[in-house]
Amino acid sequence: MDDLAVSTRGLRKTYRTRRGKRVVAVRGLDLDVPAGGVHGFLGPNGSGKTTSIRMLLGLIRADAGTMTMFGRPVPERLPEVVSRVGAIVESPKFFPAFSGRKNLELLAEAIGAPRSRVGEVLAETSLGERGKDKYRAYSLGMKQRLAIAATLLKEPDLLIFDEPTNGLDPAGIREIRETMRSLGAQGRTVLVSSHILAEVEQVADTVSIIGHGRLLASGTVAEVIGGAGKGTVKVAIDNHEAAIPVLTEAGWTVRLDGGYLYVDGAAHPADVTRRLAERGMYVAELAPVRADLESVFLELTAGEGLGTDEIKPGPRGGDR
Ligand SMILES: Nc1ncnc2c1ncn2[C@@H]1O[C@H](COP(=O)(O)OP(=O)(O)OP(=O)(O)O)[C@@H](O)[C@H]1O
Repeated sequence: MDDLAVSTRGLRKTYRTRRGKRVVAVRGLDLDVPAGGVHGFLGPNGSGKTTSIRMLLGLIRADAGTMTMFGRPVPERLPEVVSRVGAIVESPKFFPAFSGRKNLELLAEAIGAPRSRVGEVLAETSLGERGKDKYRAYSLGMKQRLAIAATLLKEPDLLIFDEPTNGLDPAGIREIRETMRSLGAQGRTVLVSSHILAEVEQVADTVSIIGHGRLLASGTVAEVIGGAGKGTVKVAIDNHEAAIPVLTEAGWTVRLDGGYLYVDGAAHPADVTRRLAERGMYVAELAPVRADLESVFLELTAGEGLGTDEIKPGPRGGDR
């Protein structure tokens, strides 16, 4: 189907490390990326994001499963769609002594893109005037934006960025985020992987959350956040000891943190106030807690015993 830019079913990859240990990096991944807009591909370090992206791009072979890009099975029919796809998986090589513009002009020539595209892509990535400066004088954020500009030369419909903000300062992160947002708004599909959920939350139209090589949740940011962590209410009250049993009797879960009670499970915040008031206890402060992707992620992975702390990057090598 062409309304999906990317789709995978049962995708699987096992690495064998130099010491002969088997590492299942991707275990039956079902991923759907709608065409148009920014899709956040989220998961902690080592959850299989890079491996999945490399399989999609035909850089490594899957052990099992199927993948499509714009409805075409890949890697079999990758040549038909490759011109519609731009990706940054590793830092691309540019000539340090040449300007950003010169580097892009050389690339445009190499791939047969019109020279006029160079000015356009510099503008699209807000490099504009700085295109005249030497590459070696660029900040990390500018280098990363030049890499994005290079992928834009051939006007791809799908852009795949693997952790594009790694190592950038807050200003650099903001610039990349704005670039992604404007690319998505132009109707392109941006598939961006990240382990920093808060970063993607602000630009993604839809997200997929993976843990240990498997899909844990997907949908719009609102759907994913709404589905987990729903109905938590933060309560400030003088007498914690007396309030806790009253709230647990109502069937809610209560936890004390930083002087506040966090009450899970109440359908409406007002139910919490009412229940306490009935027992002559009055809240000093009450606020619904909006779950962010970070807490959603922890909630989703907790059941799997795969919290972020438990996943440590394994030994690397082999075919990487
Ligand atoms: N070439 C390789 N040989 C052996 N194991 C590997 C290789 N590449 C990745 N792995 C392991 O596979 C698992 C998934 O790694 P992958 O890089 O795909 O995850 P990721 O979500 O992209 O994480 P990161 O953000 O750290 O790159 C990890 O346990 C990793 O150590």
